[in-house]
Amino acid sequence: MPHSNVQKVWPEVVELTPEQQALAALRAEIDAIDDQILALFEQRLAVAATVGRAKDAPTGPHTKLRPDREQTVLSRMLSKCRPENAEAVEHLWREIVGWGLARQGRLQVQVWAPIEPTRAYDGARLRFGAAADIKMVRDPQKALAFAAEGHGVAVLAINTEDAWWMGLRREWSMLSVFDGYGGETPTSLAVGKIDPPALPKGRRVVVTAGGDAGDGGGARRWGLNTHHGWTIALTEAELTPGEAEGCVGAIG
Ligand SMILES: C=C(O[C@@H]1C=C(C(=O)O)C=C[C@H]1O)C(=O)O
Repeated sequence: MPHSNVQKVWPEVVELTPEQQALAALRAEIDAIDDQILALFEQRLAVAATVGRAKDAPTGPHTKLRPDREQTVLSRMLSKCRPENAEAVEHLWREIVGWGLARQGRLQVQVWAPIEPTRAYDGARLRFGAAADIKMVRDPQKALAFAAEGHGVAVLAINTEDAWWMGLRREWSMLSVFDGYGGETPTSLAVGKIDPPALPKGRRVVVTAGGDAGDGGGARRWGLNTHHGWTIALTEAELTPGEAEGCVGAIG
């Protein structure tokens, strides 16, 4: 009987070794899990898009980004996961939330960090995920103007000579600090047109005249930078962002 080429190359019965069978079964299990993750992820994206429509119109006063809600989503997942998975869960949920936000409009991020640009850029990428459109820029004032017009957010270095942060008390009072990057003592801050009640829970950011004297009452305080007698600091004092004098935001 004549044999076709196909039959010669692929014998009819392929004997799998027990190891190959076990591997194939595990991969089938992963495929089934992936199908479930995909269905749930797409369902979540659709809900996020609907949430976006329930917020301000695109021309509304604040960006769609809600740091307080993102903090709640993340800490809920971190409190439920196994400790050994915490790092993976945190990064994955930053991505998930980043794509949820992108369904309401892609987030534009302008990063200005002349001293440690890659550190600030990496901080922004980890925070906002692959969904964000992140650009390095040369002028912090232009990045602040961009954020103030509601086009996106700015990530600006504070370990520099440029005391852009003084403007948060004056011309940029519509902007709030909502995150910090670079470690326990941040070297760059994220700033945006964030609804003050939607700022994260945690340390407040204050810009005050007259050095780094502290708030009294024993609240812990970390000075970040000082310029011509003005200081930007983090404090554990219970100040209300947008209401307390000098409180220009909060970071988690
Ligand atoms: C879905 C929302 O919008 C954005 C996306 C979020 C998410 O995907 O979980 C959370 C907060 C917002 O930045 C929301 O505000 O609930």
